[in-house]
Amino acid sequence: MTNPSRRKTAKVDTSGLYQRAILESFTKLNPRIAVKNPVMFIVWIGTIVTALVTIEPNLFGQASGTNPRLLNGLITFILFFTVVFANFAEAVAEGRGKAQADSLRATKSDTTARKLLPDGSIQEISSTALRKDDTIKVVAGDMIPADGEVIGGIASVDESAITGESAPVLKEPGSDMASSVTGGTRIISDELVIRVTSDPGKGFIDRMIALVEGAERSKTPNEIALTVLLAVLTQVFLIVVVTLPPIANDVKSPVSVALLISLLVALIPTTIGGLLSAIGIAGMDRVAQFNVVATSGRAVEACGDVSTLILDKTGTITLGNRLAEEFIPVNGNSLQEMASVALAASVFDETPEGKSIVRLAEKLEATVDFERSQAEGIDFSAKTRMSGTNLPDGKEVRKGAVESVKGFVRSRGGASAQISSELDLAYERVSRLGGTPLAVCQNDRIYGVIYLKDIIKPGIRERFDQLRRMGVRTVMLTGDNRITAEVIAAEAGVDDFIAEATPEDKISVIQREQAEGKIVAMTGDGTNDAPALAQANVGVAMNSGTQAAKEAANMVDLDSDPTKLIDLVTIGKQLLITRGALTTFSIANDVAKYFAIIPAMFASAGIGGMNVLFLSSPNSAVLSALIYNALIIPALIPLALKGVQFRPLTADQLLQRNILIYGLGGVIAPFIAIKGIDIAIAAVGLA
Ligand SMILES: Nc1ncnc2c1ncn2[C@@H]1O[C@H](COP(=O)(O)OP(=O)(O)OP(=O)(O)O)[C@@H](O)[C@H]1O
Ligand SMILES: [K+]
Ligand SMILES: [Mg+2]
Repeated sequence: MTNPSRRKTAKVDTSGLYQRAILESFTKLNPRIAVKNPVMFIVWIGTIVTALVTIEPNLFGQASGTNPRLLNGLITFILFFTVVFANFAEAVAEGRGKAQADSLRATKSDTTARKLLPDGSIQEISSTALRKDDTIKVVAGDMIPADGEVIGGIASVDESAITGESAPVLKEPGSDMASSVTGGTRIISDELVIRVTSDPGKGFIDRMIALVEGAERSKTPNEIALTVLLAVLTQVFLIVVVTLPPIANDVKSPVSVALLISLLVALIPTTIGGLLSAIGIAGMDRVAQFNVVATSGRAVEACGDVSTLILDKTGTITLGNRLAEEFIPVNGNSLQEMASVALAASVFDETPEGKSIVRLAEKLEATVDFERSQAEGIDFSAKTRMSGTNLPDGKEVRKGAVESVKGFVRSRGGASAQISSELDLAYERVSRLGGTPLAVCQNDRIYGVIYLKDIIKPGIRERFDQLRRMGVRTVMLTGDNRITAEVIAAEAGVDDFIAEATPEDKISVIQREQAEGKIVAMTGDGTNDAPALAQANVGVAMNSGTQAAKEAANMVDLDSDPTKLIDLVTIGKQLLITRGALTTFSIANDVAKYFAIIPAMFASAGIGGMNVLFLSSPNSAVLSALIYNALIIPALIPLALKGVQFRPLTADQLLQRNILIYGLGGVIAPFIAIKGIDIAIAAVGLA
């Protein structure tokens, strides 16, 4: 697979991005900002010192050479731009986020809210005065002033400001999914009564703005570890360079301070030091381009470490619009009899499954012979795995997972003959097709099996193959029966599956994997997914999901596409690999720079044989190495922002590949480049 492709995103204005970044590159020279990047800060201090010896070449003792001022001046100039280039890399990466924040902020205007008082009257207040648990009313045309849960009314809402999706979304109370609204979206029909769920400045859009602006971009654990490693490496080279002068004096080749600083800057890992934060920011940006909001850089990075992926069956691995395909009557009942019981059991069922059962029954001309207003609907729950209706005459009709219905019939005193081999045959036939069988019963009698047909998403098998090659194990979790689960698992190519799973099973699977040291990712949307989303290392909530799920998760998918988890894992892995590759490249570069500068330093001692690059003059050697060292930073900005070419391989294979490409390339490339710059310098007669 190549880089995950871009999808539609909310419009971001990136004009002026580069001008702003250039400006920022200079404001970031402020020592208080610069000190946060230890490697580049050393370069910045070095620049100041070389500037001093440009002004006063004899500052640290008698200067030698023909024109020390010119050489020191050139070194100062190059070092200064090394720092500016690193700042530019970071500024460009940040700029994309800022542009996105600006377009988000445009949705956040201060509006008037209609607050509903306990006595039922309406008070008009500023939206910024709203508090959590206030009740408000919004009507067609209004901007919804705060995040909330719909508690009354039904209306369509335009959420394009957040999701970029222009189709309006229906909002109504009760149903888990459709009842949450986001401040900044617009109601386009009817009216809603909303209970506010966040204080001003703490809503979803506010969090997104803070996030993309980098206010909350704290360094991730991996980034901190690498920064420490780079700082240690810098210190080692600092010691090496400081101990050089006595040796140089011994061989009667005293070296100038400017040359020592040049050597130090060439050796310390400035390439990765300059690009490190840009790589991290770009990772978050790439997640944002996929229309996913991450609460922290840490969450994005955790995606790269994921070793177990927990996925739902219905709607994630399968298309999820499970529709009634066939009624299979059993126990001597006719198709007509079964259809009317199935219809009776589904008249109150608002799930897609329930509605499709009604449609199929009506196609078979089934009718109900009771007054709906007198009957009571029994909602489906993942715990009971059944739904149905209590009829006015006391009859109880149910439909649901076959095991659950068997249990129900037994509890109503059903004869064991009801649990017939005919029933089991129908159940197995549907399951072997990968379908979901629902048994239908009335009191103590089973009437038949409904075949709910679902199909596996096209291309999902290839994606699981890719994940496997990356060393990620996939586990499918489903409330469905074992046979169906097995059939779908085999067809989709997941590594493992858990059937007849209750919502609680999700959390225990995650805990079990984590106990084995695995990093676990999962998606979810319901309130009952919230604990599992919080427990998982990467929890991705669907934007269509409940507020509780969104709060527990560390990412929210604005498109509500559960398969995006696969893209996120890819983005996270790519982030880690990019960082690893550029670190390898940066350190490998040192070999060439070392061989360019050291011979130049000891030139007067007559050890020119060390000049393996045959550079034209000692001064040109130093300048060439430094110019290469500076230019490589902007040259690698596109790679840092885009990420290195990504292939689904295991960590070991990737390491080998990286060492080969970026390690070997990192040794060879600078030799060629430095030689080229040297020729150019000699040609213009600069040194
Ligand atoms: N509307 C419904 N009425 C009655 N029973 C249902 C209904 N929807 C699903 N079921 C039964 O309950 C079982 C569990 O449903 P649940 O939604 O928990 O899991 P699932 O959709 O099968 O799998 P997944 O967890 O992958 O979404 C289903 O397999 C089915 O047998
Ligand atoms: K360097
Ligand atoms: Mg489900």
